[in-house]
Formats: sequence, structure tokens, C-alpha cells
Amino acid sequence: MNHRTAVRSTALGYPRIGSDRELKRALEAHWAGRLDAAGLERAAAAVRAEMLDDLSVLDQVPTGVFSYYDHVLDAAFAVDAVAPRHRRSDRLASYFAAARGDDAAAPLEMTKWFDTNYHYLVPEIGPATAFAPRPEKAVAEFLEARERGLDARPVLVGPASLLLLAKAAEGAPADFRPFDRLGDLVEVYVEMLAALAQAGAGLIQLDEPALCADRTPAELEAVAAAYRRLVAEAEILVAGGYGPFGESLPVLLESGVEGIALDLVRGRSDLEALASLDVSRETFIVAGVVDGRNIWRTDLADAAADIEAVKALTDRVGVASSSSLLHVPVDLAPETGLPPLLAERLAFARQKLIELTVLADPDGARDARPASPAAWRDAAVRDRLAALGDGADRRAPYADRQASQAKRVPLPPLPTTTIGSFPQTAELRKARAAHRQGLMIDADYQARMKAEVAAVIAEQERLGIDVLVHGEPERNDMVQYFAELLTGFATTAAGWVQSYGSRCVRPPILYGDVARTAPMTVPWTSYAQSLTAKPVKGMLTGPVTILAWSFVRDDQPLADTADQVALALRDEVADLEAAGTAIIQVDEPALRELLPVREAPRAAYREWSTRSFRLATSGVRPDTAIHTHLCYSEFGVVIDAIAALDADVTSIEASRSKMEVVADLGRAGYRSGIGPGVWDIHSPRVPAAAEMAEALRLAVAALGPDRVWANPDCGLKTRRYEEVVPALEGLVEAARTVRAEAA
Ligand code: MET
Ligand SMILES: [Zn+2]
Repeated sequence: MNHRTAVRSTALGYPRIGSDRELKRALEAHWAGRLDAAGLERAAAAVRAEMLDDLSVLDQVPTGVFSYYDHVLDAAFAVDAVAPRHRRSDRLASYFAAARGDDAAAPLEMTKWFDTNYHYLVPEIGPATAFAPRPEKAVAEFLEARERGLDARPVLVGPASLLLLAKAAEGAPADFRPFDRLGDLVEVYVEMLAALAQAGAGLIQLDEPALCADRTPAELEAVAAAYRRLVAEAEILVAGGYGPFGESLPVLLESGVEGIALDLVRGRSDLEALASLDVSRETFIVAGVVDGRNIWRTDLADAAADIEAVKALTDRVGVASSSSLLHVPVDLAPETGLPPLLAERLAFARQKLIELTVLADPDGARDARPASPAAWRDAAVRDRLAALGDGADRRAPYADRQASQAKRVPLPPLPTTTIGSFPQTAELRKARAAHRQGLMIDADYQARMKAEVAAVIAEQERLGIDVLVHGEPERNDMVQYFAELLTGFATTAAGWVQSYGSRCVRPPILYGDVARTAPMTVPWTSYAQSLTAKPVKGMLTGPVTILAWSFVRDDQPLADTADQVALALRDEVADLEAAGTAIIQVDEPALRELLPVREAPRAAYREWSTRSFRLATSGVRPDTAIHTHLCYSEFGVVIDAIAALDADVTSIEASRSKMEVVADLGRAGYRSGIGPGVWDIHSPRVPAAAEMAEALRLAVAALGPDRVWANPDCGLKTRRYEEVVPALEGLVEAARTVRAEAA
């Protein structure tokens, strides 16, 4: 072991919304017309200055990692890959047109960034897209850091990932793939690199997370050629994150890149792979040992051992976060309300930077992380899980269930329902804020929420909907609501993480064994049911979604944690059933999100994710219906998992894909009920009844009238009653029309 090798500290990226979400407020003021472009730029400069203040403890700081909205959109703009419909006279207006759309043009599509809850904008690239270098942003941010005397490293999304994350522009030939344009794009990157070098840059980081997914030999060959070209122009550090480079690793090394940043949290296999490759001792290897995706303090002893393993291979060693720190909140300091034993085990972005400096310091501490306190374990939960027999996640065969459910709750063909939430009006939000701040007593708050439930029930009866919901007015968020009621969870005061654009979420922290102390939803559902003779659905969030939208303990497999959450939900399901609820919906909108990036680990994921859902839902009688809801349409990769949930009815997003998914589900052998969303609630547009009827006809044509439900494609909490009322009137009318045709 070579203890004298200097280890340089850096981070691959940093939160960019401001420690107090200053950029969010400035953006929203700008979009509302209350802040001009110069004011927005001043706010952005202050956020960048704060980022550099934080990052300046490192040996080398990443630059160019600020963004007004999204780094993939920035990358597209940096090579002038702007869709013609988004071109405006000024660049900022173009940028926001692409990000958010405007009167003249729809925005770019938004989708999830690898297996995270961050959403990026999908660039549109065609055969005719004219790439051109626009290095201004990258150069300016590099110079901002240099002016402070910092050793700065510009960061760009790499050309291969930019194209692999893009989609073909409208009108492109059917066999065109954006990746076909790699050769052209590389020439523009060459000019970008030259501009940065001209400004004084040495090492430049190109982020290629798409090379941590499965790639074909042809793709890898194209990547090799691209990098052979790029390394002739600049010193390049390739960073991945989100898993191992795997077969991309030798390709990148052979192309002659200056360095590679490895994700040693999720991609540990790269370390062994590296040992078997013939790595030059001149190669710069950055060990990504500080988790960029989670909020636990680093085990410094383990991390130091990994750094030593890298030192055995090369003389140029760095230490960094495993991915950009974008996925964690900025600072732990404001979290004074956390239990002390938890707080001392946490590290947010600022704390992670300190860990990096400690790891780079030859005399720095190398403490192992203390084990979780015994008090965080719940023997009763563990015993109950261990005692569950093999069949605990199985229900009676679907056909039997279906018959008894139809007897218990007779419904017309094409029953109408909604996904759960009704509009969260400004008034409701105000009541919640007042209650949280202690300005509204519990009794008043409960009365206010009950009045809302009563109004929502009355409205659904007036509309003639068949299966009602209570409307979820009491829920701030579909995960946080449960996190606040279950043991083993903590919530933060200001642990904001960017989800997309100016939108931030505050994921709860799941730190210990999970148990339910009392019913969480039964009083609301029972109250709603007491107001109507129609069936009211119970409404729960499923175990996979609760994990996906929280920061989860990393001291045991996710599957074990999922089972604990499932057991708590199973108790809630049992109590709902005992209270007379005949239909219980368990939402799993994040089932797709946690799916591993590579194919190999997917089978194991499908196994535990669907098992935990079944564990939560299989305790009921055959005549109690279990519904689930998934709000996205790229089902290809999870279609088997949907069938494996074994729900009686599944509602999905289908309106944008024109019901294609319905046929896909039929082909995949899905045999139970299905509610293909016929109204896209993500848009303020109210579809006409005729349009929804047409969608229902397509579904009935594919599946017959007995299995199809009529519903929107997601909850209504972000919509206004002005849209909801006419849309639901149309939905009920459409169902009646198609019902009559099928009779
Ligand atoms: C993101 S899925 C939302 C499901 C939830 N039941 C709702 O209606 O809001
Ligand atoms: Zn949804």
C-alpha cells in the first residue's frame, strides 16, 4: 500500500436550488412576471456563489453544475439542440419554452433520471438537428470559480449520454436513433472543450451515466471512437454514477481518457473489474465512496479501505461522491427537531463535503459507522414477519374473487371511479399550514377536513360516479402522510431535494423498524362511507412507493424494509376490511422507478417488490376487492410485475398512449380488471365526453366490457374544480354511452 499518494477531494455535482430554495422562488416570480430576467440572473448568481462557498473546501470544485431548470436541457442548449418550436428571440425564453411550454408550443417530455425521483427533460434530436457549440454557460461558470482562486473542473453531460437520453424528433425516419448522430455531436464537443481549454480549464468532467446501463457492442464501439477523438482535445474525466460501468469500463480506459470516476456505492463491481484490467499508474481514478443518493454518514473506515484498494492500482487517486450530490438536501444544520441518535448518523450535502476532505486528509479520522441503536429494532415486527408462512402473500384464485366481489358490490359494466385525491384547494392548504404552525387546534382542523370529505362525497353522488373516494384532503403528500404515522420514520423541516425545475420534495427518512401504532386511514374512510350508500374505496400508498420516495436505511436489504412496511399496511388493510370497506386501493406509482437500471438485477427486484405488495394486500377475504394504481405508460419493463401484483383492478395512465397499453397488458397475460386513464390530469385541458367514450371503446374492443373501468389517469389534487367538474361529468356520460352500446 502506498500511503504517500496524495488523495484529491472533489464532488461530481451539487444541489443547485439554493440552501433555502432561493432559486425556486426567483424562478416562480420570473414565470409569474414579477421578476425580470436581470433579477432572475442576480438570484442565480447568489445561488452559484453559495454553491462555490460550500464547494471551496474541496481540492477541486465542479463547475457548470448550476442549472436554471435541468442539466440535460442545459446540455442540449450547449450544443444548440433546440427544437424549432422552442426558438424565441431570446435564449432564456427559448429555454423556459422548452422546459415548461408556452401558448405557442408544448414543452419537452419529462421523464425520470435513471432510478431516481429526479425528472429530466428529454431532448428531441433528428437527422437535421444542426449542432453548434454554445459554451458560454460552461465558460462563465468556470471563470466564476477561477476568479475565486479555486481549482475548477468544468462538468458537461457527455455526448453519448446526451444522445442516449434523447428521443427522435418528430418527423424523423422510423429507424432513426439520436445516437446515430454521435459522430457529428462529438465534433461540437471538440469545440466546447477547446473553448473551455482556452479559458484555462485543465481536467474536464464528462458525465456518462448512460454507460452504466446495458449497452450493445455497436454502441460501445461508437463510444470508443467518440472518446478516442475527444481525448485528443482535452484531459477528460468520465463520470458515471447510478451503478457500475461494467463492460463500458475497459472501453473508456482503452480510449485513453485521463481519468474515471467510479460509483463505489452502487457500482462496487467496477473496483474488482479495474484490478483485472491493465490500468496505467498514470490513470486518475476517482473513488466515489460518499453516497450521492442517500443521507447516511459515510463509514469512513470502509471508504478508506476502498481508497487504499484504488491506490494499489494507480498513483493518481481522487475521492468523491458516488454521483452528483443533487439528490440530497443541502444542510443538516436546520434539522434541530430530529432525534439526536438519528441526527448524528446523517450527512446532507454540506456534511458530505466535509467527509470528503477528511478522507483526502492523510491524518483524517477513519471511524467506522456505529451500528443502528438497538432501540430502532422492533422484535415484535421481526417475529411476526419470520412467522409468516410461505403462502402469506397469496389470495384465492382471481375467478373466485371476482364472482364474490360482484355479488358483494354489484356494479354496472364500465364502472366509473377516480384515483383518490380531489383538488387541494388554497383553502385546504391554508388550513393545513395553520394547523402545522399551531394556529388551528386539532378539533377545528379535523372538522374542516371532515367538511371537505362531505363535500367531495356529495359532489361525486351528484355526478353519478359508481365507486367513490373520500378525496384525501387530510394528506399533505401520499408518502409523508404515512411516514408521519408509522414508527421508524422521521420527517425533516427543510430537507428539500429538487424533483424537477422549481419543484422540490422533502423525502421522509426511514431509519428504523417500521410498525403501525394505530389505524391511519380508517376513520376517514368510515366517515366518508357513513355519508353514502355507494361504495367508498379505502386508499393507501404501497410499500414500494413509500420506499422510493423516502431516504431509506442502508443497513439491511430493501426487500426486508419493504416487508416491514407491507406488514404495517396489511394491518391497515385488515382494519379497513373489518370496518366494512369492500374496495381497497393500494397505490404503487413508483413501481417502475425503483426498477434497476441494468437487466441482471431486475428479476430479484420484481420478486421482492411484488411480494411486498401482495403481503400488504393478501390478508383480505375473497369478496374484498384490491385495486392498485400506477401512473405512467412505459409498462414494457414492468408488465410482468403488474400481473404479479395480483390486484383485482389496476388503473394506469393510457390517455397519452392512445390505449396502446391496454393491448400490451392483454398480451402479457393480465387477466383482471383494468382502468385505463381516459383523462390526462397532468394537463389543464378538459377532454370532451366523446373523446373519452372513444378511448373506452378501444379498451372494450381489446378486453371486453366486463373488465374495463372508467377513470382519470391519476389523482385530481393538482387540478381545479373548474376542470374537475366538467371532466368528470364527461367521464360519467362517456361510460353511460359505451355501456349502452355494449348492452
Ligand atoms: C401519484 S399517484 C396518486 C394516487 C393518489 N391516490 C391520488 O389520487 O392522489
Ligand atoms: Zn397517479
